[in-house]
Amino acid sequence: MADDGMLLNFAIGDNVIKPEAKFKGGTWRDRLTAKKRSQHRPRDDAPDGAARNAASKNPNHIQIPASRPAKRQKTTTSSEGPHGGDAHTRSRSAQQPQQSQHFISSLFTSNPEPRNTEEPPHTEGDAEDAKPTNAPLIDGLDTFTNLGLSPNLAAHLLTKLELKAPTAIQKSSITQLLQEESDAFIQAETGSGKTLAYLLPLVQRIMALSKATQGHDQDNQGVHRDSGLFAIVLAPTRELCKQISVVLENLLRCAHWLVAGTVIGGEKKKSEKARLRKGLNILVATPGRLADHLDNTQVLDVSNVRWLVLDEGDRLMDLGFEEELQGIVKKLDARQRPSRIPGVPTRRTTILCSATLKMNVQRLGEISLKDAIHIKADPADEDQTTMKTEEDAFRVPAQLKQSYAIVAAKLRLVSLTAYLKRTFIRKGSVMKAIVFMSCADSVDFHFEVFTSKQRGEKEKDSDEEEEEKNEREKLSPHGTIAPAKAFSNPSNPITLHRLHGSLPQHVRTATLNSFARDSNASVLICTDVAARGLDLPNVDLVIEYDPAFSSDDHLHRIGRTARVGRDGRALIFLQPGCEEGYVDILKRGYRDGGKALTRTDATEILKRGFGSKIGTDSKNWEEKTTDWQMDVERWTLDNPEYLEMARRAFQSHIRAYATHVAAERSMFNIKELHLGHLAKSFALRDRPGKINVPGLRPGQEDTKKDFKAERKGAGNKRKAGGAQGDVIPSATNTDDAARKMRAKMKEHMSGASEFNLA
Ligand SMILES: Nc1ncnc2c1ncn2[C@@H]1O[C@H](COP(=O)(O)OP(=O)(O)OP(=O)(O)O)[C@@H](O)[C@H]1O
Repeated sequence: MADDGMLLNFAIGDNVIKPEAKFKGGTWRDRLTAKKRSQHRPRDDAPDGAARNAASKNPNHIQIPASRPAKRQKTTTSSEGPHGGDAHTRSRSAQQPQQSQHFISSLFTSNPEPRNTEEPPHTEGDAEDAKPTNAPLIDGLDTFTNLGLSPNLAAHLLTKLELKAPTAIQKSSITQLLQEESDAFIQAETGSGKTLAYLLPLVQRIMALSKATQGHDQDNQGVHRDSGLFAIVLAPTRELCKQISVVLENLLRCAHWLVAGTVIGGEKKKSEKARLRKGLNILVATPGRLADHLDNTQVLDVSNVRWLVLDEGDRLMDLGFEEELQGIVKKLDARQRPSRIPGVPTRRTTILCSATLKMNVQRLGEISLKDAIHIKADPADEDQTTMKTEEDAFRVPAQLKQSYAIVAAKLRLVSLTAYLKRTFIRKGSVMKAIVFMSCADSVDFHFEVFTSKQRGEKEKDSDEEEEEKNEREKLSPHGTIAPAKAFSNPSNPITLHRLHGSLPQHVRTATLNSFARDSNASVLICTDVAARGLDLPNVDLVIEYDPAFSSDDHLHRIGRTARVGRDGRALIFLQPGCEEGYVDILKRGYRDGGKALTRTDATEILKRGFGSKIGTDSKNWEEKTTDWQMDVERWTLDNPEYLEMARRAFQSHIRAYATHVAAERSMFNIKELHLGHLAKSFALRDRPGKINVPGLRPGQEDTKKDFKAERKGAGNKRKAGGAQGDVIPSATNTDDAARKMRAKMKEHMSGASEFNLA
């Protein structure tokens, strides 16, 4: 590929005088823009003033004076080859690293090698097939009726919800909770059906309160919506509450005299109060909102509450709900009264539910449980009873095939693109994939990269552009859904969705619903807002483009696939160096030491993604990879809006990187990040020190507070968007900066703005 006029990174030598810059390659628009700029002519399409001003202040602004050659890019060699800095030479230099044409900014040079070369890379599919550990028990011996559920409820499960047999955790918990009144801690892998594991016994017990449960005569029911609130289910996020509420509604279709409802915020308190006044038997709530109603809503009578469920216990604690939960438990204790309804137990049963057994879950247990029994999927599971450390306290579903790829910083964007291209090369092989990123800005930037006009796509006239814009708006009025042009192919068009906590609640709900219901191949690109508890059907693949902030989050992320016995794959991107230490953590999730964990060769990803012989294109995979990268870099440089998105994404990514939990920070050491190389994966050609975010995310009051607090905390008086020190932790005070940023990021990522907690 010949680079166009934007040769700022790959300039010709200082000693070569070029009277006039030649503009080759790229689209006609790229060439025209570069030519105009070289002649100091304003862009025709730039709105007067603003855009030009922005461009002139922009360190990426391309200035190619006709009389002066562009600035020479640093190279590792003194001799200049006949092809100068064109992409062809760059990829050739990658093929022949011992030869002279090494450009620092080339994709394929100066990349660090993986430290651990002993472990041979595998091709996918090499991983051993293991028996699913979270599947329904299909031995025929275990049915819902055998476990003690009423025939009415069991029949409803079979005929209406198509659930034939319980999973192991459901078997254990239903048996236990139907027979005994004691508190319980339910711990099981992701996707093992924990929601029904606590809802089924709870609903059965409440159904049994009714004198004429089997009578099907509504007038004759002993219990109805005004009989009192018997159970409260608490979950950390609105999304989770809604999901639990849907499962509950489905169950209650066989007990229509019982009524469930939610108080989760995101609507007027008046509407929630009205709902409470009408009468509910089971309430699903976020802790913040429930605490509020307990203090301020008189119609909320909790004197009959006999079941309290704390779902996603570790997350409830992570998000700092300890105080609220303590208050809720105290108030429920204080307000409990003997019930006039026969059969209502005298004491309250509290059930704590979690996929992990961390210290904070144990702390929550201390606050809320009395003499609790530990309910596990397999009571004889020695592994779980012998857990000694927090790190041992989680398990991955055994059938989940995980792999990791050691990808150099510069090659991250092209590798992700290549992996998605090759994943969706054939229709039907993968239907749904989730890509996790560290922050909202990165999600937004990558969404634009993957959905914008692609290389080789013909220029559109204004009518066509308008039509395409309308199509896109029709597909997604909120701009969170669009065709994924970067990795679709004519026989397999992919839809891309984006999701993060900075989007309004209704947009998040609409986007998630669309992804869940999409019957065609689709990809969700998101932050950890989608990591916990969300039950998205048929997710075949999870990609952790940015590793999670803690191994627990990692477990929940990959737990979005391989659910209830289904197959699933997960790939994590790690950078060469200290990040490779994370492989040991990945292995720890398996009972067998990690036979289902394999290494995917990073070069192979690129070869397979960019190497296919589509059309008449005869270039090799390195050239195609370089072309693709250069094209995205040009696209970013050409559009002030996208350039700012890229910079925000880069900066936020680095801030997020500093927030890995302390125990894992030695593997995610910000001092080891090569910021210049990393910038390339955000399609930026700036030096890292030049990358500043001019302003804040619009409408994010929390973020503004974060910035202010952070500046104050750091004793730094510069404005946000000022110098590098504001936004990128310096090498000297990394630990301190990491600590502060982690606290702030946690607040931002996990707190109100990310999860929109009530
Ligand atoms: N017995 C069963 N048979 C078949 N499918 C089931 C069964 N029980 C639950 N499911 C389905 O399994 C999926 C996962 O359930 P659920 O969300 O409760 O899992 P989980 O263990 O809470 O997962 P996570 O830890 O990720 O929150 C749901 O779609 C649910 O309908």
